[in-house]
Amino acid sequence: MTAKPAAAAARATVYGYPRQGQNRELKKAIEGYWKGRVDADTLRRTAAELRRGTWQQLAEAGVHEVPTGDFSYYDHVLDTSVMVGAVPERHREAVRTDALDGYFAMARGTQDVAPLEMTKWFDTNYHYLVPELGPDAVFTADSAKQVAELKEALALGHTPRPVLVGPVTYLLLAKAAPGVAADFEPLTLLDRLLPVYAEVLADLRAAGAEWVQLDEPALVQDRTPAELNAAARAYRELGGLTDRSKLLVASYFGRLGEALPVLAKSPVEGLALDFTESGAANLADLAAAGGLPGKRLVAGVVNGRNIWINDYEKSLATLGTLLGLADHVDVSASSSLLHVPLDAAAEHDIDPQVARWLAFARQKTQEIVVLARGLSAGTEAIAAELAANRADLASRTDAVITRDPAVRARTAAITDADGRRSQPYAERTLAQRAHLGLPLLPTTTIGSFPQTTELRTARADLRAGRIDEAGYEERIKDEIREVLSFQEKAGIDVLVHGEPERNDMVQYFAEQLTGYLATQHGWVQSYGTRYVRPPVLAGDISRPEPMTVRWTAYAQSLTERPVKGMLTGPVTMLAWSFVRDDQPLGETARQVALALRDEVNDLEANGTSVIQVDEPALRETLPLRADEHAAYLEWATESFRLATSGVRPDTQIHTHMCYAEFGDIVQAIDDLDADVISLEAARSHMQVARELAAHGYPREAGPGVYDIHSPRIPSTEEAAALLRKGLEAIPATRLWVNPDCGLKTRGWPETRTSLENLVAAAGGIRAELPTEAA
Ligand SMILES: CN1c2c(nc(N)[nH]c2=O)NC[C@@H]1CNc1ccc(C(=O)N[C@@H](CCC(=O)N[C@@H](CCC(=O)N[C@@H](CCC(=O)O)C(=O)O)C(=O)O)C(=O)O)cc1
Ligand SMILES: N[C@@H](CCS)C(=O)O
Ligand SMILES: [Zn+2]
Repeated sequence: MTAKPAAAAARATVYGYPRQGQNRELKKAIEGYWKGRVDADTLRRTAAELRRGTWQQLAEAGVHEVPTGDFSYYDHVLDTSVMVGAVPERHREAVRTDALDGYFAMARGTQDVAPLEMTKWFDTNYHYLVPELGPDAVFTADSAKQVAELKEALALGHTPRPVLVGPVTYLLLAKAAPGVAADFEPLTLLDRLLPVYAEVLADLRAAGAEWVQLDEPALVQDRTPAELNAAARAYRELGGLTDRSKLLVASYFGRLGEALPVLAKSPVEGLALDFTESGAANLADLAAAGGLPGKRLVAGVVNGRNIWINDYEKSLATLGTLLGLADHVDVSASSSLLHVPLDAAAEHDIDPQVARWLAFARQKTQEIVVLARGLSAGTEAIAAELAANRADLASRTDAVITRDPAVRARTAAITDADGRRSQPYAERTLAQRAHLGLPLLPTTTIGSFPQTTELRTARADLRAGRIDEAGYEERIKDEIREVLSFQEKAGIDVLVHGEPERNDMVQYFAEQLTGYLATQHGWVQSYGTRYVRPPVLAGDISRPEPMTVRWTAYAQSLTERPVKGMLTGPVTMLAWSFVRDDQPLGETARQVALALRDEVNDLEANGTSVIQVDEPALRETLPLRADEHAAYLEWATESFRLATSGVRPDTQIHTHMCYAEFGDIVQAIDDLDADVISLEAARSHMQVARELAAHGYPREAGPGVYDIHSPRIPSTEEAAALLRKGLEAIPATRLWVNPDCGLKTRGWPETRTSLENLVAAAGGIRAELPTEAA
């Protein structure tokens, strides 16, 4: 394989970079500001210093054009709302009084004013703040942040490329503002929004931007002809402006499909496309569309969302083909590097054999630079890097960790029967009723109780050697006793141990499974100042010993009431980790499912009659394109059943989901064959209960009656009103009473009162029910 030198040198670039700093300095500064410990000037200086460090790192690595404007104090979609003046009425006063505090009020709410809604950024684990728009929306341009960051980078001697959320994606991500008819389509505001983008583009040009990037990831989803027309109109209009920089329209997270010819024909100067596995079809589609004559193509060949080293030969082959399809080809990651941790070199505890397969943002940047050099100067110019890359890749294929014969033999022997309970739901529900003896409208919680500072300190003390394992265990047991005692006093029917021993629900299990690696510093922004350290599914997965049994059994030993075992399901274990890219996802899911199956069976053997297997990520992992849904849902539901079908008919399997709308996957939820499901529902006033009913969902369900994302305490009447709504959709014999999700982010005072009110509401409604309902 050789790549011919490109006509003009290919350049290396990135669309965005992790914002937090090596030691999460940004989190600390912002949270310090919220607590009044850091003043606004210090926060601004910290942020500027982080940006300076990022650009310097990129430039030193050999990146030609650095992104600006991708930095954010909270979220880049919120920044876009500020840029176009889409500040909800309820936040305007706060923004007028103090722009920074008003910005944070939109993000987090205040005592009196609700924040913007937050939801998943496409199929990533990053969350953005949903723009609220209505038919009366008036947009006004505020380019201050974008211009300031551009000037900052110019003053430091860089070649900056401002990055903006594109107008079509911005409107497609928006929702009807409160009080506006839910079927209002924000995209109808496009003609009003484009002049504001035109103003921002003029300001950026005046400030010295040669190129501006407009991100349109929404165009890699299935789009209607009207939406595609809107995209065509948007880029005809923006492209037709004279007072602007050159425009690079960036797509990522998949193939552009029908949107590719639309953008290719538009009068913009450049397109950025995903050429990793998720966007592989872009290559043939681009050729079919006649390429991009006269345009710049930025080729996303380095995966921006996983942490594996690139396959240089494969990327160079793609890049070589692309040379014939565009006027100029540059090299980049397939998406912003926001979704990967900063620096693999900071990980000192990872087996060196595995470490050589890892590339975080810093290493990916180096890969992009090497590939650009290879494309420009020919493969001889990167011969040493190619040889090292080949050796690293080969060491992975042959490694013991990636091929555990026992695990492989076990997955190969899976039969259909392993994924089926021994009795159908209708029969086993009777056995469970007899076995558990629960009242109508049984009350429960979702698993976690407040993760107090004391608990986090205990974990930090253990890590630092200030306490030993035994001392840590004692602290966890103290907490379990407190959680159990509270639940008994409050009158909850199915208890939990409270998950005090878990730092993060996925990381906790990953740390105990062979084949999974945890990182020390691999933080990735989840939302605002909240970060996760996604573990790495590096090899074949097995469970050396039980993971939760001792805590659940300890909790059960303290009470006569059933204590619910608590596990994270296979789909979520994959969704919130970095997955293997050397085998199908379904295969990895089956391995994780078998490890969980052993845990489920061990819990049952140790006296646990109710076991919850959480799958909050089931909906978010749904592929962005509808034609890929069926294949995903098949392995996803199969792996859940594999994990949960090894138990007796009278053992009750629960599942739990949150953070998404589930109306379009009710069939898949049914296919899980769980006995009980708890779902987030309080904010949407039980919408999901109606959706389950509309589908004829036959099982028990607990639509949440307590919104745990807010410190607000629901009154007994409020919880009762939600329950009554629930009862309109789900009969009393199948309705459970629970919060929306776990309580780990809540404080104890509000948790106590809220749960007492929830139990009182259930009791009140139970008393109102006709006796035959029982
Ligand atoms: C439900 N959600 C989850 C998602 N993904 C997951 N993997 N897990 C989830 O629960 N995706 C969707 C949502 C996202 N929601 C959240 C909610 C809250 C957080 C959050 O609070 N993150 C914390 C970090 C949590 C954690 O791991 N804590 C550790 C402590 C780690 C730490 O900060 N150590 C410090 C030292 C601390 C000390 O000395 O006290 C250090 O190493 O420097 C623990 O509990 O032990 C955050 O701080 O951002 C994230 C996603
Ligand atoms: N059992 C977990 C589910 C979170 S989605 C908890 O309660 O925190
Ligand atoms: Zn949840």
